[in-house]
Amino acid sequence: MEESLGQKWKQPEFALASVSDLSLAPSSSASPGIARFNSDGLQIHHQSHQIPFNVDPRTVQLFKVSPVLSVCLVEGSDVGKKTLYSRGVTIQFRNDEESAAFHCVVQQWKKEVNAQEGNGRNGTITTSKSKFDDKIESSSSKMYFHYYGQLLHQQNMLQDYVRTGTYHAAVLENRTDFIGRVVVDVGAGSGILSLFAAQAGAKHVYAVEASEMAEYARKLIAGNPTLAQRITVIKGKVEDVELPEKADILISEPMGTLLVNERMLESYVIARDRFLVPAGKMFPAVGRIHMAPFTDEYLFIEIANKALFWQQQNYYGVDLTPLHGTAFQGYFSQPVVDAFDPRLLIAPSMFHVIDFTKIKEEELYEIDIPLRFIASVGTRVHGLACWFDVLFDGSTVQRWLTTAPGSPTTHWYQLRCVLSQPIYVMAGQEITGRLHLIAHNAQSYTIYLTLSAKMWGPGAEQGGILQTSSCKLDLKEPYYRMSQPQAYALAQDQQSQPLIQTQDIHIQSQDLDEPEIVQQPSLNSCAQIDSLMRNV
Ligand SMILES: C[S@@+](CC[C@H](N)C(=O)[O-])C[C@H]1O[C@@H](n2cnc3c(N)ncnc32)[C@H](O)[C@@H]1O
Repeated sequence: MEESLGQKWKQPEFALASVSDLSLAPSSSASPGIARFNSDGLQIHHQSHQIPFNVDPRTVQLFKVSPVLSVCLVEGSDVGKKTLYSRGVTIQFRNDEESAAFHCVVQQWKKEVNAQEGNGRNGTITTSKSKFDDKIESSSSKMYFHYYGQLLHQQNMLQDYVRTGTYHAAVLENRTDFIGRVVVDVGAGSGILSLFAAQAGAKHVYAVEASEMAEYARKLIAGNPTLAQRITVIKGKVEDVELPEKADILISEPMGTLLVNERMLESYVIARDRFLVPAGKMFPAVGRIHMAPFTDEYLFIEIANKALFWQQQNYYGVDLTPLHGTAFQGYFSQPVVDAFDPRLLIAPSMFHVIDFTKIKEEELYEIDIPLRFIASVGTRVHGLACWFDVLFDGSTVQRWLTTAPGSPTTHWYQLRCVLSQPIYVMAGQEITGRLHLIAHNAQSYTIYLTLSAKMWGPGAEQGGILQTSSCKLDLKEPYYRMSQPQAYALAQDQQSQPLIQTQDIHIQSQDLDEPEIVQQPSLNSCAQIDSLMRNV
């Protein structure tokens, strides 16, 4: 079979026992014919017709009706979900071997034409339902890409100078990773990271962007002509597009609140598996979620007070109290996004590592983090504070982008999960627990948090748990708290030194350097307000 196919492909001509045009009466049109492949496509000659049947590889559909009989249809237009065919012929082969060879040649020919069309650095898009559509609700992704399709939201990210400045520094300080290399920008947005990669000497950058922002990216890139010839913008999801070549390096900004919100890390990992050469680089390569218990009496009272409305027994003559409990729990199910004073942390932080170069996409569906802290002060613990950083593991310079409290503020701020039942601890007491994140199809996570304070003093050796408090939160529905960091030291019972970064407990042994921060002006307040909406 292989040999006869090879021979046929070199001299692609098939004598046909009979051909009949489906648009004519069968008895009048059936006659012997020839199928010929040439540079213009496939022509099926019909002895009784002067005009051959011309077939375009992109639109032809070939169906086998019996071992020697096939139907060849040419697609016309689409009406609704139905495809209409503009013309068709039935082909009778002389034997089943020739029939099989013809089918193989047509398949091969279609494949080659598709590959050639993708070769012009344009990329192609598959039309089948993608992995993205399988796991994400369409209403969520529609809103998500609508949001990112607007220039004001891209501007907001560009105006986060800590973020964009760190990317710029990380790329340009590591030119050796980019010079002469093929780069894929995963979720290119305005195209800014593609432009940075081109500035650093990339041979070619494929900027893949699913939202309407792809058009603006084209415009922005075209307006920078010295870089534009080395950048191709491809509109589509990284899960769907085909690229004409493999990438030596991926660049992306896929981080959401708590690192994982938006579930774009999964797209980054899919892009790695689809496009990156073995041992290719990823910018960033690693992310860490940092966590520490905090005390914040003001925040707790603020949230609890929101539900006071429902304690009215005479609201226009109506008793609202039956809904107080539900409203109270509802407010505590919202993680709080704001910039807080690191002195609110009551124990050294710990972190959980996500290695983008190694993690499997499915491992991001459920993230389970055991917690263990030693309280530095005696106080009420109101919950768990979280932030993240990512590492640009360049060959020349390693650089961290951090969103830690006390560091220059980014548009991600920090995140706090507040317990509706605070727990009490003494200095030196162990706090254990679990942070369990479960992905949902609205591009976010349900957060399950449990914190426990172990027995202290007499009886501790029995290891009994004194108090446990749990909460369930939706990362998709945060409470954006628009306050500035406040001086809490006097008002609240805690130590005065920040407890972050340098005292991390390493729960996974990783040889990672500590954050190095680009000092840039922090966000202006308008950008801050707008940026909070990034958590779509
Ligand atoms: C956080 S923005 C970053 C934009 C730009 N890279 C930057 O740094 O300014 C993420 C971008 O990725 C795009 N995006 C998210 N998921 C995607 C996917 N699966 N395929 C293609 N683009 C995606 C979004 O539309 C958005 O523009």
